[in-house]
Amino acid sequence: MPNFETRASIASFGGKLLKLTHHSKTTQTPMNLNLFLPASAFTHPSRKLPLLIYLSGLTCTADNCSEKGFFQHGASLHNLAILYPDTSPRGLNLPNESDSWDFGSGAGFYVDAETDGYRDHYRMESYITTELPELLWGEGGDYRELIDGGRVSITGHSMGGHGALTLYLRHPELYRSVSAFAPIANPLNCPWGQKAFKGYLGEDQGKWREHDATELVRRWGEGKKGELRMLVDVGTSDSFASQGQLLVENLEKAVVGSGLKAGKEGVEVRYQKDYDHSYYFMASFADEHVEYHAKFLKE
Ligand SMILES: N[C@@H](CCC(=O)N[C@@H](CS)C(=O)NCC(=O)O)C(=O)O
Repeated sequence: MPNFETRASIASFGGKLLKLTHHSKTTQTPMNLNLFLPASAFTHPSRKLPLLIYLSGLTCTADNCSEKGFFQHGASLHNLAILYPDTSPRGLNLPNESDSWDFGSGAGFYVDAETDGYRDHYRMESYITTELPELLWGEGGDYRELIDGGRVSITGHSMGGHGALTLYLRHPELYRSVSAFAPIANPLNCPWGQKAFKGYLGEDQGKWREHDATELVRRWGEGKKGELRMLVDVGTSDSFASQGQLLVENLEKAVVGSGLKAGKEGVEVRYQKDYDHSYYFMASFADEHVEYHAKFLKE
């Protein structure tokens, strides 16, 4: 029995975008995800592919970026697979789950919740770091012949940028590199992060710090954990940045303060003139991010 049901197989940039569904043991719900396989998965199936995980932002499903992020273009050029997970479990009818767009459905924040009701289902960190790897490329994985689990990198947008940065910083053994588009970079200090962390982790801010990219970068520097492979882009006309929701500048200060190497081989934070928070911004830099990861994934 395969782990996933394939609901659709859509031709895209010479490869196929597979729309998959399964029942997750971690969230105890059905979960949808998309998996892009470049052409070589079909022409040379004995050659294993590196994989880039893309984590989406608030309100998104696995489809937003698959349809308009244009990552499949770069993935075809560099011969990578891309995994697009959903952003939360859905349809549980938990208290406050569907009342607002920045908490609950579509807003799982890539943490394992500890609060009543949520702790049994909203476990997106375990889902992304453990369950999906096991079911896709682990020993019993449906794509174990096609995907090389030793060559995985991670990227994401907004809430997904926070997810990519924190999962990389918390589990550096799993990923070769990280990049982020307009990430929620210091959730401890912004309204989106404070609301989510309170709702999923409770009142203890010590727990929040474990999921804050700026805090984790600072600790990385203090622990001298070595080279960070991190690229961050944010637009200068991003309305959520000007509302203080992203705080990328705090992440940048932590990088500089920690003496972490800047530039192409280390950490790079770029402010892209005139770009906003939307997928117009994402799509404009998707190729550059894929190329950035490809460099490490081909090593
Ligand atoms: N629903 C919010 C916007 C939320 C939003 O911009 N979400 C971003 C991620 S933080 C996104 O990717 N939205 C989906 C899309 O643009 O396709 C609003 O109405 O202001």
